[in-house]
Amino acid sequence: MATGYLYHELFGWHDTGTNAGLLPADHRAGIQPLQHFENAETKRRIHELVVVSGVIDQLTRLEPRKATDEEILLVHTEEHLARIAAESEQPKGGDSGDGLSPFGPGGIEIGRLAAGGMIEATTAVVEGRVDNAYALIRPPGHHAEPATGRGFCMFANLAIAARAIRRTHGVERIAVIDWDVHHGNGTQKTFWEDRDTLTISLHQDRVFPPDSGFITERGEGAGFGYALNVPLPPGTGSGGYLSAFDRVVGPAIDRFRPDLILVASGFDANATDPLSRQGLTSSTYRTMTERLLDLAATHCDGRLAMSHEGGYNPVYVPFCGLAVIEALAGVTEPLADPYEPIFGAMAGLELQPHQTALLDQVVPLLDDIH
Ligand SMILES: O=C(CCC1CCCC1)NO
Ligand SMILES: [Zn+2]
Repeated sequence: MATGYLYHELFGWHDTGTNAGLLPADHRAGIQPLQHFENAETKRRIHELVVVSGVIDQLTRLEPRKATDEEILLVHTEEHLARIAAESEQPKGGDSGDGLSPFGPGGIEIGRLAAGGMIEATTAVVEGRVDNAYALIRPPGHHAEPATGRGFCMFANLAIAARAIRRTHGVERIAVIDWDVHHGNGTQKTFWEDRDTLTISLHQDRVFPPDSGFITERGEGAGFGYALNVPLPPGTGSGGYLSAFDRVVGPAIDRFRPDLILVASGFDANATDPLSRQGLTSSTYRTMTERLLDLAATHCDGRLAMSHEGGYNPVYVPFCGLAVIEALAGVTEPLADPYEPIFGAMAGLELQPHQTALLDQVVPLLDDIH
């Protein structure tokens, strides 16, 4: 199994400042300065664990490049690109659009590298240079909508790669699975009317954005039925996620018969994440990856590419990221996750009746996938 792996030190230099995780430090409001939740640490520590564990030796290293204006405009408006470019010229940089997503001077160049990195990873998979790939990129992308950045995201990295690979390689049916704990609103919005792009988002109900990700959001026009949302209750662990795979993700992909599977891979559904309340451990991320590898083998010669999104506990997220990359590479003796016995022992992580009740509402929607 040849697995492509893309990372660059510049991703660690995307500067989100000291907005105390979300809000600007302000002593009058009692907000103390602290590095932003979306900082380099977690991504850098995933990379270092991939190296120190030795898994790096089983990977095919891919190099990012900067996405062009033309590629970015496959998804985004001219106004959004122009605004990011203008703010990137400011002495202290700017914000991607919602005041929660800062970047430093010249930050657009790192944003281009993230989007271009996912294009390169996807292209390497489609051209068969690797069987599958993981793009460990930053800033993330799945909240970025055509007209604005949002939720720490500057450009819609995965959506741009999907449109780019369709244009350069004629890939038709693309299935996007978003297992980041937050709703993949940007990807959904981009492909809202597109029946050739199936978007499936597994997220914690209304954790962010609070106004999207409902079961009733199904797409529009030709795209109706090709947006699927699974708003899982807070506290959902491996039981709920794997049941969602059994009852929704697998059957939806079987009906859709994709030519390529893309994943918005955030690890913030992990049991220790500061920005959510789910209960996953590395073993579930490994199992979900294995399920997608099987589906990709069945439908599209194993073509599977992943775009890094969220995940904010620098201690534990590296083990979740390593588990996914080990699964992609078919590592036979994976590194034991020393935290699994601790974080996997919590009560309530098996499938719960209220989670089954939620999935019961989503399953009938698959009938509209043809
Ligand atoms: O990880 C993220 C960012 C979520 C935050 C954006 C503002 C509050 C929560 N999205 O996937
Ligand atoms: Zn997230």
